[in-house]
Amino acid sequence: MRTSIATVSLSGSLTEKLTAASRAGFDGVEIFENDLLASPLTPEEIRARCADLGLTIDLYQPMRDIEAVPEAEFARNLRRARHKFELMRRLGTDTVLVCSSVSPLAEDDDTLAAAQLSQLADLAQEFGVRVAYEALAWGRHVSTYEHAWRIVETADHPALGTCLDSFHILSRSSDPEDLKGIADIPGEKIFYLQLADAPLLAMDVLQWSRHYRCFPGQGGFDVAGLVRHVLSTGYDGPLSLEVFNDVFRQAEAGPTAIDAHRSLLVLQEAVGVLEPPAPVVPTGIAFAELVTPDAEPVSALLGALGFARTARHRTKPVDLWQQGEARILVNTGPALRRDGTALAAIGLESPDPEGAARRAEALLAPVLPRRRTLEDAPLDAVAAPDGTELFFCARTTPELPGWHADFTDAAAQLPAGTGVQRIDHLALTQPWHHFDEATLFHRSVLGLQAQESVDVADPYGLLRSRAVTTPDGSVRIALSVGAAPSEDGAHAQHIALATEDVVTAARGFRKSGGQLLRMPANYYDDLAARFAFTEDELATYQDLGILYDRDAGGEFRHCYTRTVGRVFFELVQRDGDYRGYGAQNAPVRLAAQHTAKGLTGG
Ligand SMILES: O=C(O)c1ccc(O)c(O)c1
Ligand SMILES: [Mg+2]
Repeated sequence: MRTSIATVSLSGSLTEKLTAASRAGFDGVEIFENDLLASPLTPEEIRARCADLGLTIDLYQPMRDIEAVPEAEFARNLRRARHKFELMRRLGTDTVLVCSSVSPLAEDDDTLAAAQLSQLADLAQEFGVRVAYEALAWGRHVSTYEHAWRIVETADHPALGTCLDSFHILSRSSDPEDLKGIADIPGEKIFYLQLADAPLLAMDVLQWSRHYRCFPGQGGFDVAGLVRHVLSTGYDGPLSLEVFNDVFRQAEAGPTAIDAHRSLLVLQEAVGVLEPPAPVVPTGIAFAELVTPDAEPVSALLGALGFARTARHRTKPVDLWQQGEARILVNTGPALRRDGTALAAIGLESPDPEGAARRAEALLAPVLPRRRTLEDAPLDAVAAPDGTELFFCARTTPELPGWHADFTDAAAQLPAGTGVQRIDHLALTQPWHHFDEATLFHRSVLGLQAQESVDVADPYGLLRSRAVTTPDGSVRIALSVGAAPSEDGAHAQHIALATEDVVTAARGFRKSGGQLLRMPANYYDDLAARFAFTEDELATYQDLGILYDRDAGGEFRHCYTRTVGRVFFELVQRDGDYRGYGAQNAPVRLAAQHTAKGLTGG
């Protein structure tokens, strides 16, 4: 289907918005009046620019407070409309959006509304323009799509139809029963379809709409369900994104437009009108790769954690450290040195690496040059929105040439270690404006499932955190973001290592010279109040800095190493079917990390 985006959804000047929309692959745009008013380009120049960029202007918007008003007021409205219809002729666009009136002058009179909209449509017709009437969820008298449609039906004018906007519809009701009326509207009377998602917030609907809309698949609405109803009417206009969002207004237009277009590709897949390569769900974490300017502190940390350096890459300054099924690559390649030690890449075990890369590419993920030398196994890789490189690796079975064919000595004897079995999860801090994008990316491109978003208090901010996982937990990635843009781009990332016995692992780590993050006594006092631990257990946990959490499924014990560069490690013991990440304890851990930073000056 044709795709379109409202200029209000992107940051920058009108020209920047149009360029970003075109580059991301949109077919058209809705021009928001303010963007035109603020542009130095004439309407003819805007028209030409759009044509050069391969964009149609699908909608001009909005006209406000038109209908069901006293005669004198309506005469003024028609005068204003004539002016705008002339403008639209110059722009070369034929559909105008009229949103339901919020004016105190408007009367609760459907007959009057229909009659005046019909007069407006008469005038529009003279200019070859169609009027699409949309119910704002906060409209004074018309606030539902059914009501707007009844008025359009009453007016019965060929140049008057309705505009459906998923936000206005789904913010009022998520009951599928309430959407059934859509199927009764003849498709040719739906002049336009605007799409936006939103997080499920309990707040004033106007504020919700103007500040928190997001792209389909990034919020809590069933946008695909609504689109299915609309398509069942025979609607064949564009799928058009109209997103008012404080973050997107500020973020760079180019990446936002790509994120936006990805959301429409995924939506079209969900409703069955597009068939990109199928998702290939990863089956495990093959490796995590750290880049560092100085291998020494990282090697010391990994050694104390019980990892052994088992191999070296044939052609690159990359070491493989291993314990159980946990594999960590340490890369000191000068080309990769950035801001100190960082988690730069993740190897995802995939049943079909090429298929995974094909899907990623179809969903607009930047495909990275394959890392390959003469004797290397080629690896398909894409970049996540935060820049993390994601490698799709064949499962390390004998039949498939695995990623570690690139390494020598892969069969070296492993030492006993501290009981680390595998990587439990990876935690990546996202740039402040990439959180919604990151969730959609990991869900749609990697086929992971997003869990609930949780807020975590940090002494110097509030973090939002959301995990994306496979159903069996073989891949867990925790994405988090600060509430506001941060000067400090070097946010912490961490690698959580799974063990069946965190006390033994922590003791082994410390015995080998590792330093565990200390937690305050008040925390253990609170644990004693909440749970029936013995004094010995509590003393052990306090000594090792072990934190505790429990949910309906099971228990969680975890502790932390000091941070090297941007990276620290966590040792975790999951018992039963515990599904979380100890979010309950995160404020205490974050405060302890701030304290530790102060103490060590780093
Ligand atoms: O918030 C608004 O005023 C507004 C304007 C035009 C729209 O299409 C819309 O959905 C909302
Ligand atoms: Mg709208």
